Amino acid sequence: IWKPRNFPPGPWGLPFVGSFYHISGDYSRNAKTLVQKYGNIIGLKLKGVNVVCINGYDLFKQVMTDNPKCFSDRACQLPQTIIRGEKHEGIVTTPYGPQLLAHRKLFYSVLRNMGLNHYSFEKIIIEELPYLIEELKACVSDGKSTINPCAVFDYAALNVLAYFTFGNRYSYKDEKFKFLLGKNLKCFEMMSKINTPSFLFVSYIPFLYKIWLPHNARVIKEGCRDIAEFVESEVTYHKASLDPKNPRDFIDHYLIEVTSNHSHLFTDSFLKMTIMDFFQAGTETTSTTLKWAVLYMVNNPEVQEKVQNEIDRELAFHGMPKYEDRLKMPYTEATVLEIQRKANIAPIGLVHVANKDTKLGKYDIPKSTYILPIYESIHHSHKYWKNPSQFDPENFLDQDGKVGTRSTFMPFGGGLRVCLGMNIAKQELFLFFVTMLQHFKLQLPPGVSKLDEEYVPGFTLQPKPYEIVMSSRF
Ligand code: HEM
Repeated sequence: IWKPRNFPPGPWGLPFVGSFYHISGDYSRNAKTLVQKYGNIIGLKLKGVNVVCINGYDLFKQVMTDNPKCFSDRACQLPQTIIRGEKHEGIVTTPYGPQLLAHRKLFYSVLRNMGLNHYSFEKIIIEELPYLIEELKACVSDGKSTINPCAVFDYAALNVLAYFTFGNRYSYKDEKFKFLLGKNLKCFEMMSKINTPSFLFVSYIPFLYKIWLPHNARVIKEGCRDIAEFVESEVTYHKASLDPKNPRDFIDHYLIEVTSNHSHLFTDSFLKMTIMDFFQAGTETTSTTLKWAVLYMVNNPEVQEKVQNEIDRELAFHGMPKYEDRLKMPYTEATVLEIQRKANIAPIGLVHVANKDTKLGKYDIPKSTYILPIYESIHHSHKYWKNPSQFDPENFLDQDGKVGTRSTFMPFGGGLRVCLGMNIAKQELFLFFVTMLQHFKLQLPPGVSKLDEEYVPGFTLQPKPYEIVMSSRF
């Protein structure tokens, strides 16, 4: 219960669980209620840990930009132990230090290398586009009047990462691929539902989790074990067929590092967790954004029409888009950014942790305090956007109709832990979105005036399931 001296103000909690019920669940809404009472910086105790929620750009800037090193560790609690085991390996949870930096550097260098050698990353995404179109076409022609095209985005997003990691894409009908995707999405879904009372109980009894777990946590544990086995079989295959002079993909580059001078930083088990991090962090986030894209296009037909006019003008109907096309399609690029702003899919991103005693504003922040950035407080605030509750691509266009940069737009987080896949995700979102609207018209089902824009709260914010009418444009 007890908070440190000069800690930010906030509600008192209950013994053991602290303010758990004040904040967890729908983080954005719950934080909004607390802001009205305590102000933009709120101090809480959650299960014995010091937690500070930050709201508004000034505090984000202090954490992400002014003092990033201080706030660049990660939280490691029982959910992470269930996913990763006791050692908490993998990029997402590793503390800021040589091992994290070496892995981030390797990731970027593989991306660059793929560009220099046989394959640029953009080419991987562009190769996926015909399959995306084919699968969406199958949705149109299966005779139903309304459809839900969302699953296609899960396939496409995972396939791009599979190519980067394993060196090959999968057919959407491949049983192995469906298995990997299914397990991945199930684990992600269950992570949003893990904090049940029985899970709280387990987290207070040391080692109990080794013999018993509640249902949701068990599903995550079993799902992660299955994904890990899948990844392990790929690593074994790569070891057997590795040609160090001709690395094919991320695994090959990693195996070469394992045998290099820095091998203590690169290990087989860290590789396995890192690949699982790519799939967990990079599939659902990208596909959820595209699911919101469909919903906003259906609800805003005038925006859809403007985007399609720009696509038709610049790509002459049949051309495959390239990422550089965004430079001549400012309205389309602004629309993609607006989808990310409005959907705000990662409401608290990933927790940042203070790695030493420090200050935030006038308050003392002890080492190991968790910082929860409430992204809604910048993405949906009247302070930074003209009409934040409306869907309006003009939010990102300057007076000359060009796309301007906005420091209050942070869908990929910030500081030294900014999303590792940001550049991949930006390319995927633009190319998948343009391809979809180039080929298909998205409309409301007959008799429906608007799709529900309310989200389902969770680790990421999902749109409620919907049906639309989708027709081929040519
Ligand atoms: C629209 C898609 C995506 C969104 C909205 C998104 C968002 C985020 C956010 C908010 C964070 C936390 C940043 C912070 O702590 O400040 C993050 C971290 C991360 N993301 Fe993404 N992400 C996306 C796609 C991807 C993709 C495609 C990958 C593929 C590799 C990826 C890999 C990661 C990793 C590994 C981290 C942890 C980085 C670290 O802890 O150092 N993400 N992402």
